[in-house]
Amino acid sequence: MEDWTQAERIMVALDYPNKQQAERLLQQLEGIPCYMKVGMELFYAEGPSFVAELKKQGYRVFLDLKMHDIPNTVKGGAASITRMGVDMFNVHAAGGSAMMEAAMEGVAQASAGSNERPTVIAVTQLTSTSQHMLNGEIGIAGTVQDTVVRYAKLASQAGLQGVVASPVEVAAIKEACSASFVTVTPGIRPAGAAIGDQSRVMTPKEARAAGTDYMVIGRPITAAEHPRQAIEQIVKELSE
Ligand SMILES: O=c1ccn([C@@H]2O[C@H](COP(=O)(O)O)[C@@H](O)[C@H]2O)c(=O)[nH]1
Repeated sequence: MEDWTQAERIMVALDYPNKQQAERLLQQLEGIPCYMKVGMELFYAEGPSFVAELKKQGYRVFLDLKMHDIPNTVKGGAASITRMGVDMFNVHAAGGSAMMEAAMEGVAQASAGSNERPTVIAVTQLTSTSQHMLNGEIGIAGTVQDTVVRYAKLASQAGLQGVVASPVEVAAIKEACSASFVTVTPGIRPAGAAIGDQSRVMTPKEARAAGTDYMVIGRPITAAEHPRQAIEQIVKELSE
């Protein structure tokens, strides 16, 4: 495999209980220019030092902790995350405008005097949420797409640079916010892959055609017998 350009839009979800398992995957994916996503499982086990290790190895890092708390607490959390030197992190749009604005204040405070600032994005509706769950169980009326677009607009107005959503909603988000508003999309499943707990899914090719900026891919790579071959296959399809 020679041309890894398309790997730059892939964020590999390092959902592991410890750094030894994550490091094993990093060895297998050596030289591939993908983003690495660190979520709750790995971060709560290994903390900032593992993030520092990824940065030292030259990876772009998305810290996926989905903050959702009162504005003052999120401001402090955002400042601490900014000091870690990650490239991207997220908060829940459901926390509202004041909370998202507080996150941006935390970033500004912690990065004062520096040119480097993380991209801050908001989670809209989790990609595991179906239309039935949203209306019947959670009790929010309307379509999933309506609520996703509403949250995206709120995030954009609060000064955030993008959102996490399903690739299914990307076109509507770009239309409502702007073409440059960043879309980070989990719910990516290559043809024939197990869907698992995801609800709103697309294949990598479909997601690219829909205009997604970054595809978050976990188990289709990490649970594959040969992770390097799995990502290689995805990149090949995206390069066609
Ligand atoms: O709405 C969301 C927000 C975050 N995620 C995260 O993305 C990955 C997806 O992993 P897969 O194994 O490819 O399903 C995982 O880390 C989630 O925490 C999401 O799926 N949906």
